[in-house]
Amino acid sequence: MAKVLVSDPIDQVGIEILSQVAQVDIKTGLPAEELIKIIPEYDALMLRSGTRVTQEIIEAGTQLKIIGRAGVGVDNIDVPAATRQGIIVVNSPEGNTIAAAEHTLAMMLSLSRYIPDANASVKAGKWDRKSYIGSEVYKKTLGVIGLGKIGSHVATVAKAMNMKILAYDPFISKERADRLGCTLVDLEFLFAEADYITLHIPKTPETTHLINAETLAKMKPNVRIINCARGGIIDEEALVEAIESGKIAGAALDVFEQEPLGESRLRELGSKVILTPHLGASTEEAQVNVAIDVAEQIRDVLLGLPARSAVNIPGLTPDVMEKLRPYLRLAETLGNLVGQLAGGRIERLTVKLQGDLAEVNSQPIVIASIKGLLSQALRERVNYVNAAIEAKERGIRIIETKDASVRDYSGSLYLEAQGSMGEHSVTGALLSNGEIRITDLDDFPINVPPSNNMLFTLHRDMPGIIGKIGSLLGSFNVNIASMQVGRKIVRGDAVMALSLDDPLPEGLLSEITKVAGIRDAYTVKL
Ligand SMILES: NC(=O)C1=CN([C@@H]2O[C@H](COP(=O)(O)OP(=O)(O)OC[C@H]3O[C@@H](n4cnc5c(N)ncnc54)[C@H](O)[C@@H]3O)[C@@H](O)[C@H]2O)C=CC1
Ligand SMILES: O=C(O)C(=O)COP(=O)(O)O
Repeated sequence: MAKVLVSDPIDQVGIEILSQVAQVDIKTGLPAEELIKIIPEYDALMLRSGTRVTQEIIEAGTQLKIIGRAGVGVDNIDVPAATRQGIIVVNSPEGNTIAAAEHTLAMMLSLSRYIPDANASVKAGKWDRKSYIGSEVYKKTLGVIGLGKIGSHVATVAKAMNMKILAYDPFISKERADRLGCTLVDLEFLFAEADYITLHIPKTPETTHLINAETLAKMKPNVRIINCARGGIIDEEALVEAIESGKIAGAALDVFEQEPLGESRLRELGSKVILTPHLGASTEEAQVNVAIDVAEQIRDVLLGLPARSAVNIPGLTPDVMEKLRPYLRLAETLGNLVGQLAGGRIERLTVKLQGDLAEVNSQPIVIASIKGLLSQALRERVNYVNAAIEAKERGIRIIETKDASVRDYSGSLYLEAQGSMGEHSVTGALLSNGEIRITDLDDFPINVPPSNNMLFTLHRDMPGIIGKIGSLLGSFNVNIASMQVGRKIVRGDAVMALSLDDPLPEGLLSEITKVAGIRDAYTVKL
């Protein structure tokens, strides 16, 4: 039975889903050394923001097939390392959107009305109505940096409170911003105009310390900043200084450069600062949503099914997978075949999508072709996640072309591989019942189904040669399931494609190449 490690607190509903297919071990708060020690036993890892999944942990996870992040941000996972190792990384892109947006709005209003401090003072026995004169958000300007899922919901609600919304997001269209009632602006304008600034972007090299001493200096003195996105987008030291010196009015932070927050001057800024311990996603509803979303994907992947929100399989959503499944099988088979024909070190793979196939999303088909190509060398280590990277690391040049005018079959796929042992090409198509046919080998027309054990020859088309090959195979007790000859001109060059019921015994291939008229012979296992 598969084993899943759950390394952060996850709602029970997720554990129940995982338990349908796996042994589930819940071990939260493990130090990194412990995690490295036990990770080799596990097929899947499910976590939240509390676990840092480093390259070292990933490399130790030799059985890992999937890492599931029960939430949005995958910045605590070394995704490139997982991708190299062929491990699918999935998240729950929408499960906690509302929770994080509502936390942001709660932070904005709490900051404006000093609710945390006023509450603490009443609980301490005081009745101080003078120290907590707040300000309204009504008719104020909110600058939203990152108008994605959470930023959009924040903007929509803030709009209903009669705030004016400026948004900065270079990847969002003006039409979308218009629909949300937001004005798209550049950062300089947003910094200069906003009374509140809220961050809803991922932490990337571009967004790290986006809020720093220089950008803080461009803001209004009354500005309040809310960060419920990621620690490190704000330079905390610069923020402390800006608040202390009165350059800005305050900040509400849910996320920090170091989590848990250690010793920090942020704790000493009184009612101007609100700090919460990364609670954005901590609602009952969000935790149920993300647990179901991610546990289902882990379960599916362990059952050999596709994941619906993998962050490291480009363009391969389950819908696409379902639609293209027969073509992906075709591409993998042809990739495997041409890889074995070209042999040894492959330098270049050309993938040509022909006929109706020229109209579909080619990326998954190219990836499937590469997966097939590398499957002899890498076996089960190559998959849809790492195929492209593995090809790149091996210096294999991938050329993709399309030709809608080829009409031999409604759609066909042509692969050509240049390897250390030569250049070969194959074409294949699907019959209406979904069966694969190899329709062309090195530009010779044939029509054979792929089979486990195949023999291909390049020979001179002359009487007796087929008989000789047949009797040679017979003398080694190899049964022929089907045989096809393809030629362009009579008595010219030709190819023979044989499907064999048995693998070719050692030594037989060299015997075949000795037959007069045989130029080359290849065995292939599909
Ligand atoms: N505090 C918490 O507990 C939670 C935090 N988050 C964090 O909130 C953030 C936003 O999450 P979602 O809205 O779900 O993500 P999303 O992917 O829907 O939106 C992110 C937006 O940021 C934009 N963006 C990317 N780079 C940018 C840049 N350099 N400048 C401006 N905009 C840029 C993108 O175009 C996108 O529209 C993420 O960092 C996520 O990890 C999410 C859930 C809970
Ligand atoms: O989903 C996210 O990106 C979050 O930051 C939520 O983090 P959490 O799952 O509560 O540790």
